[in-house]
Amino acid sequence: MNKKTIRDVEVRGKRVFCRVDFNVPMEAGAITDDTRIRAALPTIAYLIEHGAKVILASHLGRPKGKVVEELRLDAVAKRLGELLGRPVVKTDEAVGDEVKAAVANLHEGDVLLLENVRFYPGEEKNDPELARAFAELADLYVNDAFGAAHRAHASTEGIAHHLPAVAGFLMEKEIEVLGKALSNPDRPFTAIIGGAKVKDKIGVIDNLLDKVDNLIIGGGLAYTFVKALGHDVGKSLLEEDKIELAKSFMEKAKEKGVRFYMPVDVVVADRFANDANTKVVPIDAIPSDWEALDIGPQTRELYRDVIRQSKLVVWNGPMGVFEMETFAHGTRTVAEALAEAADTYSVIGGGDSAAAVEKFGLADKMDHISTGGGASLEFMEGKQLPGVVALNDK
Ligand SMILES: Nc1ncnc2c1ncn2[C@@H]1O[C@H](COP(=O)(O)OP(=O)(O)O)[C@@H](O)[C@H]1O
Ligand SMILES: O=C(OP(=O)(O)O)[C@H](O)COP(=O)(O)O
Repeated sequence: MNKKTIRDVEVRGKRVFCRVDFNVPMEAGAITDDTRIRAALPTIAYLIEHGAKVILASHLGRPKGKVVEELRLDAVAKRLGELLGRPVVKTDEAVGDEVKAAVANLHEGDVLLLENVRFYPGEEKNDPELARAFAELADLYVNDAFGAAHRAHASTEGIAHHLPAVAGFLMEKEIEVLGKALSNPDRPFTAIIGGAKVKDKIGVIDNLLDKVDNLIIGGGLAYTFVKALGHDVGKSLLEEDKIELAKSFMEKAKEKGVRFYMPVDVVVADRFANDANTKVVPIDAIPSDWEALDIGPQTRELYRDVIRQSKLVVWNGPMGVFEMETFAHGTRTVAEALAEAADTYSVIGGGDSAAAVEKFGLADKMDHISTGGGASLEFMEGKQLPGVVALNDK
């Protein structure tokens, strides 16, 4: 990465405004997955050990510029304190007199967490006044919020114009791993694209066709490609207006010599339910009133073989409706194949794929699970991430 990191600057005695992505899933006020908090610990621990006065800032959810009580960061501060094994001071504001006083009280190695920055309308508008107010709290800006790096907001982008601005370790690792995957990949390089968000993933598929040796398609978005091949898809997920684009991708793959893998068989169901009637059918025989909710057994073996032979695999999006056990086999097979393939470097992006890997108990067998869904997709599309662009060059 050509951006400065916290290793390149002196942090001792400095007030450091560190933007993290503590946008964790919550249920009834409790954190259900603290992965994103743990992912920021190396940076926070480094700042503590090197005598910085640490001011952490994050968003949680989408409160749209208003105070939403359930989206306060108190539970996050508590969890962070437990993980660090030291107290974390939490303010009920992110700017203003209460915050200034709390910052003035910080000693070297102390940690303060500001309130949800999205309680302020200026955050998402990247308001220069709010950015300046954040900057006035600190001497140095550190961005470790990879998951929010595709957002040009006051605490992710605007503030970087007012202070020396460097990357944290999580940001550095994400950019390096994803960057290496795209610029200098170990081959064979395979991308597996699944899930349901056809529109969001079209740009990624287009960009990946310039880089990969194998492209595997699964999940709900496969059926737009199946339809493009001229097969009936019954009631399966279909984006009618993307059929022509799907055709053009298959042609591009042929031109580029990319092996394009599609399901050869699928599990169809007579309704969208775990206890639906199901059967396995060849891809050209989906009954008109059934819907395909998972890849079939032959496809699972085919995809497993491709994964085994790959040196690098980037995976985004489940192969079926894995939330229902009946349709989780395809996604589980891909996850297991990645876990077993010792010579294959595996990169997982996207909230649902990461959740699937976690659910199967295979998370620690993956080489890199990105903390950013949207951010990793935009990065793979070749887009510049504003939160990274704004940091100081090396
Ligand atoms: N065949 C399918 N039909 C309908 N939905 C599907 C199918 N396969 C996967 N899905 C759904 O796709 C969702 C995930 O899609 P997406 O958000 O694009 O993935 P990610 O979050 O990993 O990027 C899951 O909730 C899953 O149930
Ligand atoms: O959860 C996030 O994005 P993700 O679900 O795409 O990984 C980030 O915290 C960004 O949140 P946002 O999409 O509300 O800007």
